[in-house]
Amino acid sequence: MNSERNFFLNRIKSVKYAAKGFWILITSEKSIIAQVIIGIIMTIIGFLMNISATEWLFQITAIAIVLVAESLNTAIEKMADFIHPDYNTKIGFIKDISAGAAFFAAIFAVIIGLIIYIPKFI
Ligand SMILES: Nc1ncnc2c1ncn2[C@@H]1O[C@H](COP(=O)(O)OP(=O)(O)OP(=O)(O)O)[C@@H](O)[C@H]1O
Repeated sequence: MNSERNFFLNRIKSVKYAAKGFWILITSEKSIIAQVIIGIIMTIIGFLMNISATEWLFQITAIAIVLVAESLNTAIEKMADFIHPDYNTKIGFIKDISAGAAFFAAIFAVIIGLIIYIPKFI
C-alpha cells in the first residue's frame, strides 16, 4: 500500500520536474523560443487559411516534432558543454549530429507546410 502511494507520489514529482524543464525551455532557450514563435505564426496562418482537420493534424504534429527535436538538441548541447567545456573536435561532432537531428525535423516540417499551403495559392 505504502509502495503504491510512493509510486504515485514519485510520478507526481516527475511531472513537476518535467514541467520545470518545459518552463526553462520556453522561457530561456532562444532556439526553443524561436521555434515556439514560428509554431504560433503557423497556427495563426492555419486559422486564417481555414485549413482542414487533417491539415491541422499534420501541422500540429510537425510543430510538435520540431519542438521535441530542438529540446533534445538543447539537452545534448548542455550535456556536451558540461562534460567538456573546452574546444574538442569530438564534442563539435556530437553537437553537429544533434543539431542535424533537429534539422531533419525542420526539413520535414517545411515539406508538410509546402504540401498544405502551396495548393491554396495556385
Ligand atoms: N566545445 C566545442 N568543441 C568543438 N566545436 C564546438 C564546441 N562547441 C560548439 N562547437 C561547434 O559549434 C557548433 C554550434 O555549437 P552550439 O550549438 O553549442 O552553439 P550555438 O548554436 O551558438 O548554441 P545555442 O543553440 O545555445 O545558441 C557546434 O555544432 C559545433 O560544430
